[in-house]
Amino acid sequence: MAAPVGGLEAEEGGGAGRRASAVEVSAPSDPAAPAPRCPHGPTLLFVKVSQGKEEPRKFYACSACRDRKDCNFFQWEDEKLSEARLAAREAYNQRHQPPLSRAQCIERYLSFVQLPLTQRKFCQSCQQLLLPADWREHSEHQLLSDISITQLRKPSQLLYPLENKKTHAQFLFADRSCRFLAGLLATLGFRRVLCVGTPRLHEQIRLTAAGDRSNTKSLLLDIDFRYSQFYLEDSFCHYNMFNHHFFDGKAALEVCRAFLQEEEGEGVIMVTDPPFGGLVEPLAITFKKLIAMWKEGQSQEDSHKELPIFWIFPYFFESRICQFFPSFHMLDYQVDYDNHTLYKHGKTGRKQSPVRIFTNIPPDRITLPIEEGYRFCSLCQRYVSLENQHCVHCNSCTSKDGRKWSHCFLCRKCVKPSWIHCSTCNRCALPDHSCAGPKDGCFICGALDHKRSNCPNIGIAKRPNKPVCSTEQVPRQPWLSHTETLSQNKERF
Ligand SMILES: C[S@@+](CC[C@H](N)C(=O)[O-])C[C@H]1O[C@@H](n2cnc3c(N)ncnc32)[C@H](O)[C@@H]1O
Ligand SMILES: [Zn+2]
Ligand SMILES: [Zn+2]
Ligand SMILES: [Zn+2]
Ligand SMILES: [Zn+2]
Ligand SMILES: [Zn+2]
Ligand SMILES: [Zn+2]
Repeated sequence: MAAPVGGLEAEEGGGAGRRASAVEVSAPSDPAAPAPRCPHGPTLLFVKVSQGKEEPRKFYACSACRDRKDCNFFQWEDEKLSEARLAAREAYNQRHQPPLSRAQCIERYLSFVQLPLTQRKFCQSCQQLLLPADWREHSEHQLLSDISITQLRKPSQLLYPLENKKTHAQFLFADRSCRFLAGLLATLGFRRVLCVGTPRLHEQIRLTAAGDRSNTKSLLLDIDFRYSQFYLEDSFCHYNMFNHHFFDGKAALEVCRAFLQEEEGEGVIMVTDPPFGGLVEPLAITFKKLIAMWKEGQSQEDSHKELPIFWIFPYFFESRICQFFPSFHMLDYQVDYDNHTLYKHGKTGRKQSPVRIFTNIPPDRITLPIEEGYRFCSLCQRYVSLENQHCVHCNSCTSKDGRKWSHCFLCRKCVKPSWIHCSTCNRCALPDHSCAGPKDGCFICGALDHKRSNCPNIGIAKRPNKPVCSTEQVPRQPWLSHTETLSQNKERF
């Protein structure tokens, strides 16, 4: 049966999405069957659901790359591959692994730091630290010379961000947000930080620890292999967060396990900032695996404890994230990025960053900076944005996007300032919304109050998969429709 929706995630908030179909992550028909692998580890099973259409065929596609150009893996769930094709795929996967092993990277790094300053070069064209033996090969390339130890400690400044929205979406924290996060982690007393897709935070924690000798440790897990040039084995693992895949196998997994289980799991937090187009469900499955790894190292009397987590993601994923992690709250803090033109500090109204921190740490333990426009609400017992006013009817500071929301007595809740109550739809919506019908409701019965996955008629609509049919169209890369949904959503807030 199809698992709860993935591709519909960005539809939170009762908006006026105009999608006709969405891609969901799906559970395999045979749970024992291992997923085929692409160069990025086990693939995920997807299903494209369309309004009014029968259950379509499921297919495997890359978990990490949302653009066919980056990884074009595709296989129908019920497709049988010949031995020859399987062998060719295996060879292809091998060929598409990083050119250097983790051990080779470390050896190169140790040689590099031994070089005198004048011999420390970085090739900007290849995004690679060069040893003297490499110079000739890169002589025509754009080179940076005299790479200092300070530069080596800030690889996110040396490397260009991989902004390719559909795969890496490498949006780096603005200095202000990065310092706030690192400061908050220190104030909360964490001594180890598992950074999942947060290279700049990793860097900041290590810089601060080197400065104040606090001994706070950080381990970065990221799919961006370029970072492996700058860190020893105990501080970086090449990792895919959509399928919990360690590219360097068991040895890397053990590094992560040891990090989580040190001091019987005390004093550690996981911080993650996944690419925004990413599906919540595979991420949640991965994070639960990391939580389980941490739990294995706990003593019996601590078994009720939760691994502290900061999950940084846009606010409109709140209900989706809380569905998987009911103990999470969304903080009002707006996370800003350096290289994201849209989301920068100082912007107002709809231009404010939609990115927030979701956490299982009680909000009353988290102080947000007053000088950046946050205040403490004594009724809610948490810090909120200045414009987020306490609604006496909802008994809560209700704004999600930092603007002042207004209470609708007909909907009995606070709504965005730009929304008005529509008597046709019997709910608040944007003034230019279409009252025409079930466009953004359930794909099966059309009702507006639930999505396809929660439809009482879901069993009736399901049919067994159809046999292979050569005329059946191969769906586009699964993530694409989701990304589109996300960008529609971006337009709306
Ligand atoms: C939105 S950026 C977050 C960066 C963070 N704001 C920082 O400045 O430290 C997403 C990060 O996740 C990484 N990433 C993207 N896809 C990934 C995947 N499948 N597995 C692991 N990391 C991934 C990117 O390389 C990037 O570092
Ligand atoms: Zn792949
Ligand atoms: Zn080069
Ligand atoms: Zn309040
Ligand atoms: Zn209200
Ligand atoms: Zn209303
Ligand atoms: Zn209407």
